[in-house]
Amino acid sequence: MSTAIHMSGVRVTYGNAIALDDVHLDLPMGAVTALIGPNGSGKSTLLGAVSGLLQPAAGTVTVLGGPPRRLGPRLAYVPQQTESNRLLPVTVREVVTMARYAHRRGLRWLTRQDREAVDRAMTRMEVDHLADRHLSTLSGGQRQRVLVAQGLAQDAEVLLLDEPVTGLDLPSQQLILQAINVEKSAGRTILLTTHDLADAQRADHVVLLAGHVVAAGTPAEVLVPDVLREGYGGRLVDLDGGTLLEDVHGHHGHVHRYGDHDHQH
Ligand SMILES: Nc1ncnc2c1ncn2[C@@H]1O[C@H](COP(=O)(O)OP(=O)(O)OP(=O)(O)O)[C@@H](O)[C@H]1O
Repeated sequence: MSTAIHMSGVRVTYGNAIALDDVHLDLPMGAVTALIGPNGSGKSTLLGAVSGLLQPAAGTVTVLGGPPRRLGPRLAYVPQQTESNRLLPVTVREVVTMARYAHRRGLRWLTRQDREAVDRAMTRMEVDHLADRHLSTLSGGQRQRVLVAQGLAQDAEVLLLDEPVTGLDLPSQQLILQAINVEKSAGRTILLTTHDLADAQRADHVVLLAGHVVAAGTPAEVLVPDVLREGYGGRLVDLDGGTLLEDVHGHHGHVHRYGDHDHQH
């Protein structure tokens, strides 16, 4: 499988603090990679480095063979919800439409194709009826669907999603997981962060971070007690009782993957 995202010797710092160090990764093209790890382990920081928003203090990052900054419309980044994007004084349609300006390259007016991409993304995330509402008036789950719609509207080859399903109700989670399936089927590369090991289990590839890469591989290689214990330290309990991994593997031992047609059943 060819590599979509390559990192070698990557260190990212905030002032004197090292958030990520010595990261070597090759993430597969056309696949879903889940980034897991405890709070503060560097998941969002890694997405920042891949998106080009954060400049590594050392090492190199290449996305689709080039530096992330030059990618523009080939890379979409859906950040974690924050106070600042909650308070943006813009409507839902405006937020999703912003995605298309990445395609405009200086042209002022949106084309019919742009407007269609915006409409399509809003329909997929079921936020059409909210089009004229201000972002600040939405619930957290509605806002999250809008941010994902903005990412989808870019029609990018690489989609970065920071905790896309955290705090969402089940139908909203399913909507987003389904969209991830569709993007994967279309050959897109998806890199997402999650705290839910069941979501990680559905991915093709899992990376466990703890300020550095603890493990990277298939879910079967990474989502095992010894490796998880190493990543989460002594704070992870109950593994020996098996309840955590029972949840991950499902009660019948059947593993669902992103892209499985029956994954919702
Ligand atoms: N803007 C910032 N300035 C200073 N330190 C930061 C900044 N952003 C993150 N950090 C620090 O970098 C480290 C990694 O943070 P990061 O947000 O990447 O972790 P995370 O794995 O995404 O965490 P979470 O699961 O809580 O979202 C943490 O120690 C954090 O405190």
